[in-house]
Amino acid sequence: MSTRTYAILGTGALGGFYGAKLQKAGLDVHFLLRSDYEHVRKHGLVIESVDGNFSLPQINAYQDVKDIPQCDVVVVALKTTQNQSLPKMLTSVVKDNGVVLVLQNGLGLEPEVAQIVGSTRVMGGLCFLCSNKLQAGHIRHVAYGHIILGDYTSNYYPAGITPRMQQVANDFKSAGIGIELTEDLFKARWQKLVWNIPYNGLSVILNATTAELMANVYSRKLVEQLMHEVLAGAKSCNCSIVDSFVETMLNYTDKMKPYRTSMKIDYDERRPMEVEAIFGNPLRMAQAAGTHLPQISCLYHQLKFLDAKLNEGV
Ligand SMILES: NC(=O)c1ccc[n+]([C@@H]2O[C@H](COP(=O)([O-])OP(=O)(O)OC[C@H]3O[C@@H](n4cnc5c(N)ncnc54)[C@H](OP(=O)(O)O)[C@@H]3O)[C@@H](O)[C@H]2O)c1
Ligand SMILES: CC(C)(CO)[C@@H](O)C(=O)[O-]
Repeated sequence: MSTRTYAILGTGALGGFYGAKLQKAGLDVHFLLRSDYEHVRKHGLVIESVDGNFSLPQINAYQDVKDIPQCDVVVVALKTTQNQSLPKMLTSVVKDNGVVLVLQNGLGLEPEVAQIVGSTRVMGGLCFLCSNKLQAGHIRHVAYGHIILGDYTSNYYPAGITPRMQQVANDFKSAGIGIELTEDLFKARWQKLVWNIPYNGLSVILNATTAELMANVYSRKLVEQLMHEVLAGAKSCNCSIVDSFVETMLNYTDKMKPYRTSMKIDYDERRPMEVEAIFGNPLRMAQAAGTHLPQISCLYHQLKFLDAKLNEGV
């Protein structure tokens, strides 16, 4: 049994799900909560999952990160819109020889964390997960769940497969979570954006599920064009993704059950959307490399408009 200790910063749809699986497998897990703290401290977590339901009546729940003991692996599972809290959170919770594992969607998140804890203490993971928090402490996992895990070095230079990646992967595997290791986290993040940029963005702008976007010839075309533009953005940053990856992502989505993306759920629930991490950062990286991505830029500006209206409470 692994003796590594885990802190989960953000016990929501993703952090609650993976953290609960790790605890169920016998690992020592510490959960940071905000609005759900009182409920979860008293009643624990309930996980409804396509892989089997379970509950954890008691978990190590914390309201203040300073009360969490220093951990070997600190999982960042907040929405990226809350990342301004990370400088305060991370410094006290990660052991000197520990690592921060960023499981959020988007690009350019590890460099931000590296600014706080140093570039030798950061890893990233791309989560292929469909999970929602239904209410305090109650999470519904509806599909998938595997993670592509990569180590981070300054400027996303490919890190290879490191021993600590294998250790974390073994813990996750022991909890029944599928793990693939990548030598190139930067590429894995761009590849995930091939899905997140078109579907997250268009689901909000066109008020549609993934199935609706795929069924209509015009929106399907837009999805495909946006996917190719993500490939162009990646290429401008010296990251080569084969053209056939677009077809792979289209087929992947054709096979999915109709899905309301996380950005659409945030918009419908009037919560801030992860526009900067998923759109702004890749656009700025491509721009810095001299490449303009007009369709992604158009989506970005539309989403910023809607996000600002949410902020104003309109
Ligand atoms: N859900 C998925 O299936 C999925 C799949 C792939 C990737 N992702 C990515 O994973 C990340 C997390 O998404 P999610 O769906 O898990 O979001 P979520 O359900 O909103 O969970 C985030 C949790 O963080 C908590 N939180 C926020 N600020 C906090 C603070 N200062 N202190 C303590 N807790 C705090 C929130 O608590 P409150 O209730 O108080 O707001 C919430 O419970 C995002 O980047 C998302 O894109 C999610
Ligand atoms: C792409 C996805 C719907 C399933 O892999 C999920 O990972 C997400 O919302 O990013």
